[in-house]
Amino acid sequence: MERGQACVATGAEHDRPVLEVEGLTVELGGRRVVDGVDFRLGRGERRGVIGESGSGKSLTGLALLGLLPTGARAGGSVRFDGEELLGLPESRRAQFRGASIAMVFQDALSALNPLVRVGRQVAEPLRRHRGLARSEAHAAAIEMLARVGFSDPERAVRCCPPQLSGGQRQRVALAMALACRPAVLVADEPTTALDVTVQADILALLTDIADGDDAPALLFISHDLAVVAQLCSSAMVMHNGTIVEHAPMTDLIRAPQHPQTVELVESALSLEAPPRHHERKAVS
Ligand SMILES: Nc1ncnc2c1ncn2[C@@H]1O[C@H](COP(=O)(O)OP(=O)(O)OP(=O)(O)O)[C@@H](O)[C@H]1O
Repeated sequence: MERGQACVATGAEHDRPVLEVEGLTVELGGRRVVDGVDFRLGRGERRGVIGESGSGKSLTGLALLGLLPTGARAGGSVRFDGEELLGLPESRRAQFRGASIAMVFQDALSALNPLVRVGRQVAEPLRRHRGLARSEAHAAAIEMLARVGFSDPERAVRCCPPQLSGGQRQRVALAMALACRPAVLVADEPTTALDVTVQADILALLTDIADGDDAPALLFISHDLAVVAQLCSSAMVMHNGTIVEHAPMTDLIRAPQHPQTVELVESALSLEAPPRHHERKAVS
C-alpha cells in the first residue's frame, strides 16, 4: 500500500532514485525473513522504516550493504545509481560500502575496533576509498569529528572507543559512516541504546546532517514511530518481512491504513498522552 508519493518526492533530483530495491528477499535458516521488499529512495530523501521487532527491518538494511549474517541469502534486486549490487563479487561490493552506501548501528561499539584510535578509524575509509595520504586523511578525520559535534576533535582522534561515552561513540560511528560523503546512509536504531538526553542529541545531529548541503539519502530504521516522525518525511511499515504501508509521515499518523500501522500509531500516541486525572497518584 503506497500513498502520496508525489508529496514526498519533490524536485527533479528525486525523479532519479539513488537506490532502487525490487523484490528483495532474505532467506535465513530455511525461512524467508524478508519477503519481496520494493522501494525507491530519492537523493537526499529521508525515509523511515518502522515495524515491530522481528519484522525484517535490520535484515533489509543489512542486505542493501551486503552485510547479511553468515548463512543468509539475498534475492531480488538492489540497484545503486542504476548498478545492480546483488550478485557482485565481494571485492566490487566492498567498493560501494562506506563510499556510496554507509550504515550506522544501534551498538556503535560493535562497528568500532576498541583497540584502534578513533582518528585512524575515521580516516580509514578515506584512505581506502578516496586514496588520501595518511596526513590528509588524519586532517579530514579531525574535520569530520568536529562536524559530528566533538568540541576538541584533536583530542578525540587520540582516544580509543572504550574511553568514550555511548553518545560519543555513536558520533564517531557517524563520522566514519559519513567520511566519504556516501549518497545513502542506513541508520539502524542509532539512538535506541542511548540515554534519553543523549538520544535527543544524536537525533538533533542526524537532523542537522540531513538538512546540510549534499546530505545523504537517509533510511532510518526504528521501532519508534515518534523518533521516525521527527526525522523523516515518509515511512514504510514492515510486518512479517514485507512492506505493508508506505506513505508521507503526516498521512501515516493522521490516517493509518494497515492494522500494523494503526497499532504503531496508537502505541506512540499512548506514550505521548499525559496521565489521566484518575491515574495520577495522590501526593500527601
Ligand atoms: N542472525 C540471525 N540468525 C537467525 N535468525 C535471524 C538472524 N537475524 C535475524 N533473524 C530473524 O529474522 C527475522 C527478521 O529479523 P530483523 O533483525 O531483520 O528484524 P527487525 O525488524 O530488525 O527486529 P528488531 O527491531 O528486533 O531488530 C526475525 O525473525 C529474526 O529472528
